Amino acid sequence: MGPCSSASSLSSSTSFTPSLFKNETPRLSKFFILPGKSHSSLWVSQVGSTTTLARKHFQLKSSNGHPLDAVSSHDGLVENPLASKPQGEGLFSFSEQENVESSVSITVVGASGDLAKKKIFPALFALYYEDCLPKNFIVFGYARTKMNDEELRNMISKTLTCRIDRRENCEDKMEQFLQRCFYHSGQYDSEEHFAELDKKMKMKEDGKLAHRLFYLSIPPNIFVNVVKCASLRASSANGWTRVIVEKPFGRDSESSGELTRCLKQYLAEDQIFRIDHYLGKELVENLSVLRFSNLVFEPLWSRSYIRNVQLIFSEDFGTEGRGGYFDNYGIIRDIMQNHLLQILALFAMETPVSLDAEDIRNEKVKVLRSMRPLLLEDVVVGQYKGHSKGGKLLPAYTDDPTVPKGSVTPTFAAAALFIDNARWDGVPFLMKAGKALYTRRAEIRVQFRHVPGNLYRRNFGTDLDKATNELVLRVQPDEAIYLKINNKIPGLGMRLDRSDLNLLYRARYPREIPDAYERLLLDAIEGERRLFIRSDELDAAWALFTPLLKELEEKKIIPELYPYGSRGPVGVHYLAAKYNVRWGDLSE
Ligand SMILES: NC(=O)C1=CN([C@@H]2O[C@H](COP(=O)(O)OP(=O)(O)OC[C@H]3O[C@@H](n4cnc5c(N)ncnc54)[C@H](OP(=O)(O)O)[C@@H]3O)[C@@H](O)[C@H]2O)C=CC1
Ligand SMILES: O=C1O[C@H](COP(=O)(O)O)[C@@H](O)[C@H](O)[C@H]1O
Repeated sequence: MGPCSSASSLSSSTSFTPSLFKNETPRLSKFFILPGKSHSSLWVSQVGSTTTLARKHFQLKSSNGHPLDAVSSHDGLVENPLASKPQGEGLFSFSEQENVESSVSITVVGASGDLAKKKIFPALFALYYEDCLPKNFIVFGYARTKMNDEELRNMISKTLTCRIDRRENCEDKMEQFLQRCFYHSGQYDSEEHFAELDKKMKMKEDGKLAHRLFYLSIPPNIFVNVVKCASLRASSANGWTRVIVEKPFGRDSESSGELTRCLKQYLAEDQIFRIDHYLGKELVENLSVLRFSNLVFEPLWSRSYIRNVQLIFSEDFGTEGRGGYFDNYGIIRDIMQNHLLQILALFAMETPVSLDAEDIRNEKVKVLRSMRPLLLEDVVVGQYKGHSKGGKLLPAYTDDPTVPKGSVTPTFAAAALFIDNARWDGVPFLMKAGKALYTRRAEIRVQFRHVPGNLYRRNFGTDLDKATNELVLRVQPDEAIYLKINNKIPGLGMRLDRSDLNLLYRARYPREIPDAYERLLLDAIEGERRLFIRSDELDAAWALFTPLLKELEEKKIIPELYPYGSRGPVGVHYLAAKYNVRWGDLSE
């Protein structure tokens, strides 16, 4: 496994202890699983120089040997035997046997759409450009739009860019990549059309051990149709079949549970990769490294030293034509219930047993299940209104032609959340997320408590809040981690100053940071599940937000209007003040 893979720097993604190899630390060994009946399979393995053919009943185990559902209530779903074909669910990354060559096909369903063009195809090309894709990869686009291979390639080529730090001829690499891209037009609910796709895939797979990844880049309401057709008529016959499912996963607890139940008619949990691309962001990945690999942080990471935590998402543009999706979901479902809550879970969780996916996800579930459901009194919602700025008229949310007139869907929300456990009891976690604000930014801000009996309190005047330490992880733009400290100004006097201990990524690492989608696509291909959402995590996340979302809709809460390009509704400051918090981003 090359430098591209996260798994190469982590212990094996999920330890797998068939009795045959009880002590065998599963390296990324050369073997593959032949499909068999549920939970038992013929598999051929080559460990070292010995090739062993064994029929084993095996069960996924986390690295500490406990069953995977150690902390999460088992969803009790009866999985369809068809769905539970062993899928090499990250047990090992597949790599070629000496005598068996494999291929990986990545099918982008909804290939004509915004996310496919903006993120997925560019990420696949970037992985290819960095030599991170398997040798025999094939990309298929699938959507209703009529296109041929050339038209797909032409569409894709418009959004591809090359890493600036590589010397290779970008055009050649781009052409090589595009020649691996093919298109099939079909309906999302047509088994026949997926059977046609399967035929095309088989031709390109050319008899190899064929692994298949389907990326559902389509509106959530057609996920199940596609999963049914793909699972029944375009699953791999001899390798793994995995499905990446985009957010939002449902609209509330009920619809999310229903979606999972429907998907599990055709797929096993280990075939479902629920993507939240914020988990692939560099600074979000670094959060755990910062906390768990540095002695200085872990002792401070609790209510004893931390006054509040702020999770901030801000965009300086509006919905811009995505109202058809956005108006049905709103900012809380679009950003808070997933991206910001995932960051909160990673920030607040206990130390996992290991870096194995299930150990990490177990800890995230535990902290999410320790949280209090959100109350309406601890939430502010807003919606951007038209505003003229610098002679330019900025539109209101409802000016967007794809937004229903009179919509009360929030484009901004702020909330105070609490974790009722020993580590965080009483610490306010303040989230705010908004579109059409004054800046584009995503960051985590940790405000520490005051210094008891501060010797230098006279130097700071009356507002000692300004003297407290603040740790900021700037997820984007311009990735950085900085710690605000107090220091003496050089000279003969004793004047104090505020300075930043600053790790600025572009200065420290002058190379382009991979896009989140690159990391996550690579992990899905390798079966590394650490950065994907498990069904019980999803259940816990919706349990937190569903009561609030229902109350907002039942009471038809009118969002407070805020000017496009402003700092959001005034109510956001009152919410912070209620918990004696000042938003850190406002002073920068
Ligand atoms: N765009 C983004 O920035 C992000 C998107 N997502 C998620 O990714 C998924 C795809 O998003 P995005 O690409 O923006 O979506 P689009 O609205 O662009 O839809 C993708 C494709 O799906 C087909 N489609 C659209 N609406 C319908 C419909 N009502 N019925 C059947 N087919 C339809 C169209 O293809 P055709 O007509 O050719 O079949 C379209 O090109 C969604 O689940 C979204 O929530 C997640 C994060 C960010
Ligand atoms: O999931 C989503 O994320 C994007 C923002 O992603 P980013 O990586 O550009 O920060 C957001 O614009 C979109 O509304 C939402 O669906």
